[in-house]
Amino acid sequence: MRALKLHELSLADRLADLAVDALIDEADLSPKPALVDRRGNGAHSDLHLGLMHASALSLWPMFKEMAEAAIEFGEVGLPLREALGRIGREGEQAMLTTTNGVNTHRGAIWALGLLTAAAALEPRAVTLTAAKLALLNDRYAPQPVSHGAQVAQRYGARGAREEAQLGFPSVVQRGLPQLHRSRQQNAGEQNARLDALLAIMTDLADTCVLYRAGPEGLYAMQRGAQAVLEAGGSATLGGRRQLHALDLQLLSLNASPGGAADLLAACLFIDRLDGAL
Ligand SMILES: CC(C)(COP(=O)(O)OP(=O)(O)OC[C@H]1O[C@@H](n2cnc3c(N)ncnc32)[C@H](O[C@H]2O[C@H](COP(=O)(O)OP(=O)(O)OP(=O)(O)O)[C@@H](O)[C@H]2O)[C@@H]1O)[C@@H](O)C(=O)NCCC(=O)NCCS
Ligand SMILES: Nc1ncnc2[nH]cnc12
Repeated sequence: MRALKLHELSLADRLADLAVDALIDEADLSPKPALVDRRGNGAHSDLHLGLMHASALSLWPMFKEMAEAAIEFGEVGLPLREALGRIGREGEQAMLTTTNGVNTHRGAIWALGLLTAAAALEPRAVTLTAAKLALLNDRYAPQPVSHGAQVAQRYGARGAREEAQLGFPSVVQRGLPQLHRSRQQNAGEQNARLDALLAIMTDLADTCVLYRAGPEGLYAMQRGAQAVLEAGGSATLGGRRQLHALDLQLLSLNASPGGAADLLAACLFIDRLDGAL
């Protein structure tokens, strides 16, 4: 059989590949504090690595459809935003069917969905375009009492919606610069990705952590991530000790930084866009 050449794939195919690759690489990255990885289930009783992979793969048609919608509408506007909302809700259903009802990637559908559509529209201004899409109000979006909505009401925290509306500052200002810095310091690719995750965790209002462990859990996450980076990062012995301590502390608080994990996937996606399109 003739091998498929990369340039024979459509733009939408390639963007969907990049999004799913980013999700699988995020899941595989180890050791992540209190998250599902190659070692185990972290602070989750209903998740495991195989489920994260299956969930990521189930989202491929959704990412492709989002990119196609962006190409078809051709501009940021309510028609595209509402098409993405519909496609995203169908993607959530596909995810829940695959995982038997477990929420593996809701935040990733939101962040990577917007970024995939934005990359199809404006590859040179991806986060800005994603932010413009996120600022539009989808009239058909249901208003469930989500965990994010509950902690927004309780603590006034800004969650996934605001992160996107602000152009993903955790990714642009924290994750990506740290990824590049750690690579330049020859930390090794896996350590550079861990450092990027930690940089995101230093400042994020992760609503998963807030819901499960309150402000005490959020403070432990931010402070602990900072301590790893201050000790030299994941590639150093001192950093590894701090990372191990952070893992144990978050596990004891049942605090899983699922939002930070989604944003690491967003960071890996943006990092790979250059040169891939
Ligand atoms: C606008 C939406 C993002 C909805 O936002 P909202 O905050 O109302 O909803 P949540 O259901 O809480 O989902 C937000 C998910 O985003 C991730 N996240 C958390 N904090 C941040 C942050 N500061 N910045 C960015 N992203 C963040 C996080 O996802 C991960 O955690 C999931 C597990 O969370 P949870 O269900 O709370 O799980 P557990 O604690 O494990 O539950 P229990 O076991 O205790 O029951 C995991 O899936 C990760 O992905 C938040 O969960 C948007 O989602 C929306 O409007 N959706 C509707 C469809 C749509 O329009 N889609 C968009 C198309 S472009
Ligand atoms: N690796 C992971 N573990 C737990 N929740 C997540 N949400 C997204 N990625 C995750």
